[in-house]
Amino acid sequence: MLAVGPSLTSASFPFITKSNFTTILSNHVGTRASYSGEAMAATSTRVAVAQMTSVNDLSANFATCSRLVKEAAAAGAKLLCFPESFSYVGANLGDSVKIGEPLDGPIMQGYCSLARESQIWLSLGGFQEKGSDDSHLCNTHVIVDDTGEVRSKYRKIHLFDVDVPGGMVYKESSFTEAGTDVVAVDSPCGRLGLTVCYDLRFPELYECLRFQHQAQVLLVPSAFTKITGQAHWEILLRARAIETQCYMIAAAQAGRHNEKRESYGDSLIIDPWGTVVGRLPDKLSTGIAVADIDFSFIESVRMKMPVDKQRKPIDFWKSSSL
Ligand SMILES: O=C(O)CNC(=O)[C@H](CS)NC(=O)CCC(=O)C(=O)O
Repeated sequence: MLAVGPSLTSASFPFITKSNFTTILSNHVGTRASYSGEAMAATSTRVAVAQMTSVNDLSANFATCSRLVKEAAAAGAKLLCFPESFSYVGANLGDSVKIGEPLDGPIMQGYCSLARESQIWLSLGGFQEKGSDDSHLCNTHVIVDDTGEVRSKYRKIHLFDVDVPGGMVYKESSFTEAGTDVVAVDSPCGRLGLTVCYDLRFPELYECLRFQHQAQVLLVPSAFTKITGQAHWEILLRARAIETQCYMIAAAQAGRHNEKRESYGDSLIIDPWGTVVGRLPDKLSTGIAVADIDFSFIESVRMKMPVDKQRKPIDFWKSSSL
């Protein structure tokens, strides 16, 4: 299922993988001066975002992920972020429920081994975690550290029950239990805020991750529909980056999974000023892009435009209207 991508390179970033199937594109390089004034202090960490076309074959998807993990580690990334449903996309409604497993089951343990072998943190978004009964899953975003330990898990709060204009009707809640907990976790790439796909349309979750949980990097593993992705994906992601002053890492499923299903690619890494610093275009189905998380840049954006201190509680607006 690998597509040969066009040869996109960035003049400012000379690293290109050996594989002809993968293109790395990044514009965000170089470490800015240390904020605290310490000479040569490392203020940035490299991250990678993966794009893939998962299918209804657990071992084929695992093989693709395994290759991308090695590429990300070779590129010096400390964290690689996979899209929603990285391990499996069913061909028929309900197929994914049949392969649901707990986090200590063999599927997730296989991915933990990849993290351990390549000594890299993994964001494994949209894992089909077995739910509370045999007919339900949780759509779970799992963070695994570089020793292969599960560090954190977030269960998708907003389920995709949507009649896509000009497209299909989705009812994720028919086989998925919604989560309730907001989750952030520390990592070498900063404090990560965990979300999944359709959550992106609910800015209050991202606000909560930034202003109550002190997130610095917001993760949005996704499998957006072609129609909604073309219309909304980049705009929503850049808006979340700008309003939260966080990096966004949005890994996307891309291309055709089966005869019924196609996703909108365009995996993105966006900086806290809203600039796209890493991208995998929709037509490139499988690969990684890398960028540097620059902690001094986060500090500088937040210090110069201190929206955290200037925010007014919603009650203020209610009581003062009219
Ligand atoms: O079912 C699976 O295999 C994995 N889950 C998904 O693909 C989910 C639920 S169906 N998709 C989305 O949330 C798309 C959101 C979207 O496209 C938008 O917000 O516009």
